[in-house]
Amino acid sequence: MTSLHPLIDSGLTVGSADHPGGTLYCKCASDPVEVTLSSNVAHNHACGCSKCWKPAGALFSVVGVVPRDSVSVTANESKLRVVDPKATIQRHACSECGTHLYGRIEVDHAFKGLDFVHPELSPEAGWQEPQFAAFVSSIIEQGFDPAQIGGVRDKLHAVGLETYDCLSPTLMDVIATYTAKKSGAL
Ligand SMILES: N[C@@H](CCC(=O)N[C@@H](CS)C(=O)NCC(=O)O)C(=O)O
Ligand SMILES: [Zn+2]
Ligand SMILES: [Zn+2]
Repeated sequence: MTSLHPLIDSGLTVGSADHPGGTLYCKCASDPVEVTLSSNVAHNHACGCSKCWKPAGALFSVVGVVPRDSVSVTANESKLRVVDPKATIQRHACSECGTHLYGRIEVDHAFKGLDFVHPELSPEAGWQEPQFAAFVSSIIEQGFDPAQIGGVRDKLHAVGLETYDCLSPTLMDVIATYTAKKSGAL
């Protein structure tokens, strides 16, 4: 079958709970953009949406969050551009190789203060392994054969990832709680 993602295809490698973070690099052979993270990722997951960066040939992105204060651009920041300034998540990508280095929310949102990053861009091992698969049906929007989606869900389940077509129940609860507090319902 087509690659879901290199970190998923042959089973997950469990990370270490006390992983201290590390450095992400874009794919440029020279002068790569470098982003240093001072913590592990949380809520790491596979995302099938059309907006999250995927490595070449993969159907899914693998993306997690870190506190925004843990993120610093440590080299070649001038190469970064925001992919879609209108999106909730401002994805900062390398203008030469297209790799997304970090996504940041600047508007009022339940996840404001957390940056979205792809731990595979770091050579260090030990990052939290993916916890679930989100926006699975979204791969169909990008041209994946709907008749084959059952096989994709089977493969995700086989490596231990629950599949959703939005975010996980935990993260949807966080969003709903934030919305209810804002409206006064809670
Ligand atoms: N089906 C849509 C889903 C897009 C979507 O809602 N993505 C989620 C998961 S990353 C999101 O939170 N997007 C906010 C954003 O992209 O700014 C697509 O594939 O484009
Ligand atoms: Zn680059
Ligand atoms: Zn996504």
